[in-house]
Amino acid sequence: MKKLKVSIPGREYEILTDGGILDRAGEMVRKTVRGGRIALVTDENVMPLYGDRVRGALEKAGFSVRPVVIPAGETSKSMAMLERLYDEFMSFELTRADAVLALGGGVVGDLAGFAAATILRGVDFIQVPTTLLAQVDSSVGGKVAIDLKAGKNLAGAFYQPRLVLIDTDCLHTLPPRELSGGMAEVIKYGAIRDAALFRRLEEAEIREGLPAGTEEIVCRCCDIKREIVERDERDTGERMVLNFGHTLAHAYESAYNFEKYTHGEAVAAGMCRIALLGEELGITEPGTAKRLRALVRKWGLPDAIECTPEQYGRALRLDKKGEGGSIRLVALKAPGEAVLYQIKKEALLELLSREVRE
Ligand SMILES: NC(=O)c1ccc[n+]([C@@H]2O[C@H](COP(=O)([O-])OP(=O)(O)OC[C@H]3O[C@@H](n4cnc5c(N)ncnc54)[C@H](O)[C@@H]3O)[C@@H](O)[C@H]2O)c1
Ligand SMILES: O=C(O)C(=O)C[C@@H](O)[C@H](O)[C@H](O)COP(=O)(O)O
Ligand SMILES: [Zn+2]
Repeated sequence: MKKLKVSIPGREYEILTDGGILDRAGEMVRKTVRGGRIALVTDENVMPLYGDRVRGALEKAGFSVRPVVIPAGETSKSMAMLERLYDEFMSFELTRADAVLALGGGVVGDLAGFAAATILRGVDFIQVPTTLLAQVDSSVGGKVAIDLKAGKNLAGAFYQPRLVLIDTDCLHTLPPRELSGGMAEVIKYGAIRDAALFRRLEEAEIREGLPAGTEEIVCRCCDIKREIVERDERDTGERMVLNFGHTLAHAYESAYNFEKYTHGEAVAAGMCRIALLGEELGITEPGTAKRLRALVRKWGLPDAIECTPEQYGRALRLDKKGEGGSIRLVALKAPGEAVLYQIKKEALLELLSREVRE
């Protein structure tokens, strides 16, 4: 079992990674939760695959468990689903000694985490991520949120989990498209912080949608995120590099109603567009965009998505890295090194509206 410790003063927690760890969820959770009840939030695809196993493990450790099963997909990150969770938690008579456990992908984690952060002004929260994307990214670092009509992730909190349990065996049931989506965030980690990881992904053989040494790669991504979040939990500076490609990704996701592209696909295209733009601005080492494009294509991800200037403009206005008329653009210096670049939103929009030259 691999163990990482996230050290945020007063809210330290462990990330435990192991194949088959789901069956030991009860004993692990028992060490962190005082109370006797666990609201197990999951989705309709994950429940039949892993719900009973996790429920059984928790019950064996003496917990009373209430499964709350939501529809799969981004539309569940909504105010209506949040209200449903509150109702379920209250009818289960959850108290502050009890906990909410998210079993699923980033949608389940973001929604359940926000519900845990706000019900009774905060109850303990445990992440058990079952998608690659959630294992390498969304289960760590405490960003929890729902989407509003106005856009993506607009109501949320920074609310760290008390424990993260990563069972890499869950990846065996993940559809190929979801594996690719997770790989987009893995590529992001290489691109922003780890040139060796970036090269390793370039050279890796793909077996069943994954690179060799997946568990090690999952842990490396969590460790990169851990280090960044420990230094800037509240996203005021350094943490923004984790948002590489995301301003555009959020534009692409909402331009197609969150239906056509997964988050990971949108991130892949967003990163490629920003790498090209970085080269145009003279920030990014020439050739970087080409390498990034080859890498996302290798993992079956799109390197570009059509979007109108209006849709880009809207995303720039809503982006949390914006301040007045300016925004912090996350660009690459070279593969492995991200920089923040302050730019006027109008100037960025003008650059994005130009035809792409490869
Ligand atoms: N909080 C953060 O830091 C953060 C980081 C990255 C992404 N996100 C958010 O995460 C969301 C995307 O997460 P996602 O890609 O995990 O999507 P998701 O949660 O929608 O899961 C993708 C699909 O896989 C299914 N699934 C999950 N685990 C499975 C398994 N083991 N086997 C078979 N099917 C399985 C789900 O039911 C769903 O249909 C987006 O809303 C994004 O904004 C948040
Ligand atoms: O943890 C972070 O910080 C990230 O930016 C990780 C992103 O991969 C993730 O998609 C996050 O939800 C984006 O958040 P937002 O602040 O742009 O809403
Ligand atoms: Zn993301």
